[in-house]
Amino acid sequence: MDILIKNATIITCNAQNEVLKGDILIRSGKIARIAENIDLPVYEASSVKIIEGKNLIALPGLINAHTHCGQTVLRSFADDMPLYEWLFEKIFPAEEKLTKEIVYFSSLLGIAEMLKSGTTMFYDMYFHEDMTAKAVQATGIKAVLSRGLQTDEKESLRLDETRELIYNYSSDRIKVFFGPHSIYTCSYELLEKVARLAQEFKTGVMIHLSESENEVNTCYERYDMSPVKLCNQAGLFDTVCIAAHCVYVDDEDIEIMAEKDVSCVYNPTSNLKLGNGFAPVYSMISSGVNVAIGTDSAASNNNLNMLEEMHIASLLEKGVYRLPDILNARQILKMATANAAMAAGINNTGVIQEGFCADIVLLKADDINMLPCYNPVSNVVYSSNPSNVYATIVDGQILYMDGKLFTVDEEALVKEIKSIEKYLKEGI
Ligand SMILES: CSC[C@H]1O[C@@H](n2cnc3c(O)ncnc32)[C@H](O)[C@@H]1O
Ligand SMILES: [Zn+2]
Repeated sequence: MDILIKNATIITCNAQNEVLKGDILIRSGKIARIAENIDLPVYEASSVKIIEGKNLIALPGLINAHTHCGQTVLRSFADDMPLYEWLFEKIFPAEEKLTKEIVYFSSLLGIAEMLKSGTTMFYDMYFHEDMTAKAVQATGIKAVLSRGLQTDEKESLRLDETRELIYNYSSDRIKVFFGPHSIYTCSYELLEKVARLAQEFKTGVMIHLSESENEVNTCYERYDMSPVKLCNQAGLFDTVCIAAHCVYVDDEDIEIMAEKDVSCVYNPTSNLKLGNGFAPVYSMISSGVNVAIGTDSAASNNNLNMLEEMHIASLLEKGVYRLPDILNARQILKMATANAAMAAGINNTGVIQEGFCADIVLLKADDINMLPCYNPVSNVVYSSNPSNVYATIVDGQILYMDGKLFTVDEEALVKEIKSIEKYLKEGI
């Protein structure tokens, strides 16, 4: 059904950073018109859903640019430890127990959480990624998916799975990238191979890059260069490349990333929680690097709430650089919307603009924690929380409204997750 949102405060995230007051007409999944007042002809009025937006803020759907949705069932499974201990001693062994069915329900759980907190698209790397793709199809959210790749005896099997994902699931709502996990789990030869394949399949790459000091030190020991230089040399930057983390990048790395159009995904909570530090985002942006924002997974964050992630992203950089005027609310919101779409080479979402996909979030502007409102963008970034989300709309479909998910049976999902929790508690 087409939708007319009336009298809303519209944060466009367009190039002019316009904030408007007015109406948005959604037709056939696209933003058909934005105007101060849109009157529908009488014969059309009954077939259009009208949403009174007087007390609503409309913004582009948030894009979680780095997560592992299939890992949501490992929320609170391993906390308060450094990355390598967390990953190699706790997470990798636990992941051995995750069946296809578990990854499906885990993905549903993650998607439900994201829809409830205003996310309309997410970029993901995991195994059994076909199950995440099925959960994406079932719920109506959008995603850029990748099968995580590593070097071991199953390396070529995983590449085959990526090809299958591309053939079976690529659509208007799903893009498939190659997902080399990191420079410490992939051989140099695999990185080179992935670079060639991504070009052959005309797609992109997502990788964990320069996340910890350990990663950088071992990279220098093994290859005598930084992880960024290694990826560049392997050809990974000759295609669309999304680099998650980039905590330990120096000026030369940043220069390479800017020149090669490599996008960074800033995951402040995960970086803080795993004790890795903070990414020099302000320096990257000042050098022309495109930066988006991600939550990483519920096993390292421990939530998939992009509203919270935007808030922390802004505060952390201000504090670290001791510059309160950097990464202002407008910039942060752009990172979580337009910049994220740009990172994956997607040019029809991330902005509220005529002709673009109707991927829109409506926030309640009259909730107690959102008042008063001298600046709606500030209130979104610094004050909002998921309880303020009124509706999450993807391609013009209302997937969440007024506390109800329309494509997820929440009660059944809760039951499934509790039984998975029981099984994992017994088995691990
Ligand atoms: C091989 S599928 C993806 C793989 O990545 C793991 N993972 C999740 N978060 C992180 C992180 O912050 N750094 C490195 N690896 C991470 C996840 O557990 C999967 O095994
Ligand atoms: Zn990650």
